[in-house]
Amino acid sequence: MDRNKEMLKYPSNYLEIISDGLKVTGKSKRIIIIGAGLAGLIAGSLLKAAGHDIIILEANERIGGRILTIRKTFSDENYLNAGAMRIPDYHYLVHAYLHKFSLHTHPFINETPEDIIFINHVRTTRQIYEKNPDILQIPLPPSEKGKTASALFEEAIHPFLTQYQQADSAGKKELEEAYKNYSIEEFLLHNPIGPSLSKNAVFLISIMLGIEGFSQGSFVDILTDIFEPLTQKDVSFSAITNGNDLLPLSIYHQVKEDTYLHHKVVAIDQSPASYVEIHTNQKSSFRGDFVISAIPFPLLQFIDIYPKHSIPFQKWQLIRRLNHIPSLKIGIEFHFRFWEEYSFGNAITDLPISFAYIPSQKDINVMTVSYTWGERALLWTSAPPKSIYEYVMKDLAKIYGTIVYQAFKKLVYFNWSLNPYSAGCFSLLTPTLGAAKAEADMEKAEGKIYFAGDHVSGFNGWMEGAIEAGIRTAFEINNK
Ligand SMILES: Cc1cc2nc3c(=O)[nH]c(=O)nc-3n(C[C@H](O)[C@H](O)[C@H](O)COP(=O)(O)OP(=O)(O)OC[C@H]3O[C@@H](n4cnc5c(N)ncnc54)[C@H](O)[C@@H]3O)c2cc1C
Ligand SMILES: O=C(O)C(=O)Cc1ccccc1
Repeated sequence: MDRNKEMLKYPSNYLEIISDGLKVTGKSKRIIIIGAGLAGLIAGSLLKAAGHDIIILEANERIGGRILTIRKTFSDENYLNAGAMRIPDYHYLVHAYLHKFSLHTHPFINETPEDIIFINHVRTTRQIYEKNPDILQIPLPPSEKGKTASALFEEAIHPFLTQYQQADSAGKKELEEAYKNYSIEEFLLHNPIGPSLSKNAVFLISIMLGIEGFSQGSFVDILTDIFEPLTQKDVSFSAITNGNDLLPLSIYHQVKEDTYLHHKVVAIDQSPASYVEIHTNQKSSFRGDFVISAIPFPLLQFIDIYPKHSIPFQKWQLIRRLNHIPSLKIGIEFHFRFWEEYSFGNAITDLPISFAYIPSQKDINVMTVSYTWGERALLWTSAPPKSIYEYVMKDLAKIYGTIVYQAFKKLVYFNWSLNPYSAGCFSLLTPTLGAAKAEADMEKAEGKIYFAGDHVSGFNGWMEGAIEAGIRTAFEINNK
C-alpha cells in the first residue's frame, strides 16, 4: 500500500495547523469539549491558542483516555503501555506532535527473526519458520504447503490490493462497494478474485497476523484502514521513550486550567437557539456556542441529547452499533531481562496469551506478556483474577522456559472491556456496519454538536485518527 497515500487524505494544512496553529479569526467562541483523550485535548489546545474560550469535561480522574501508561505498580522507571503502544512510521500527525513537544522515541520491536512461534504445540522461531513453514505441522492442502502465513495472505489479497492501489478515488469507491459485504474471514475462505484458502490456512493467518479477534471485520475496512499498518511488510514502528502518555500529558499542560476532571457528561441540550448546555454528574452545567463530543460512540448512548431528533436516525443507528471490541493487556515486571540472556524475541501463539512483546525500551524490565483482541480477550475476561497469574505463567513457560518463574516480580493487567471510560478497545466495522457508516456521514456536525475521536477519522483504532479528528473539529469550529 502506498504509505504516502495516507498523506493525500489530509488537506495539506493539517501539518501546518500542528506547527503554526489555527488562523486567529477574532471571532471568539465558547466551546465545551467532552473527553480529555487525545482528540479532545488536541481540539481544545488548538481552539484555545486561536483565542477561543474552551472547557474540557473529563469523566475520569486522569486524562489520556485509551493512551494509558501504567507506572505506579512497578519499581523504578518501569512502565507498561496498557493502551496505545506503537506508532507506524507514516502516521505523520503523531510524529509532527512528537516533534513539536520534543518527545524522544525509540524503535518499537514489532517482529524479529528471534520471535518465538508456538502454534499447534510446536515451538520454533520466526527465522526457522520462514525457511520451513511446514514445521508447524498444520494440515494444509498441497497448494498451501511450504508457504508462510504472510505469503498465503498476500497471495489471497494481491489481486484486490493491486486493483485498489492502481485505482483512482472513484475506482477505489467502486472496489469498496463491490467487496463491502465480505468479512475478512469470508473473503479468505471464498475469495471472489483470488485463491480461496483452506480453513486451516485461515486459522494460521488469523493467529500469525492477529486478525483472530477481527474475523468478522469488514474485509475492505481491515485492509484499507484499521489493519493496514500491521499487514504491510515495510512499515516500521516507534514508541515514546518513558511511556506513550507523555504525548497527551504534553498537550494537557496547555489546557490544564480549562479541564475539569471527574466531570462525567450526562446530558447535552441544544434546544436553545443561541447556546448548547451540558450537564454533568457533578450537578453542574456549562453553556457554550458549540460542543465537541470526543468520546467513543458507544458511550454517547449514556448521554441524553435534546432535542432527541437533533441526531438523525441513521447516525443513532451507528452510535448504537459501533461497539468497541474487547481487548486486554497483561504486563509482568521481571527481576532481570531474561530475554536478553537468551536472545528471545516476541511471541506469537495459539495459547491464550496470543501475543507477547519484549520491552522495546532497553532499560525496562516490564514485558507485555499478553495482548488480546476480540473473543481472545473475552477468554481472559472470564478468568478469575486469582487464576490469571497461573494461566499466564504456564503459557510463558512453554514459550520462554521455566526461567520466567525465577524472574517473576509483579503482574498487572488492564481489561478495556471493563473500562467505563472506553467501553472496550476500538470499533471494528463488520460488513453491514461499513455501509451504515457511509450512510450516517459520521463526521458531519449535528446542529451545535461536533464529533471527534479515532472512530470518526481515516485511522480508526489509531492515535493518528484521534489527532486527525481533533484537528478537523477545531478547524471547522474556528471557521464558523
Ligand atoms: C489496547 C489498546 C491498544 C492500542 N494500541 C494502539 C497503538 O499501538 N497505536 C495507536 O496509534 N493506537 C492504539 N490504540 C488506539 C488509541 O489509543 C486510540 O485510537 C486513541 O487513544 C483514541 O483517542 P480518543 O481521544 O479518540 O478517545 P479516548 O482515548 O477514548 O478518549 C475519550 C475520553 O473521553 C472520556 N469520557 C468518556 N465518556 C465521558 C463522558 N460521559 N463525559 C466526559 N468524559 C468522558 C474518557 O474518560 C476519555 O478520557 C490502542 C487502543 C487500545 C485500547
Ligand atoms: O497497534 C495496536 O496494537 C493497535 O491496537 C492499533 C490497531 C488498531 C486497529 C487494528 C489493529 C491494531
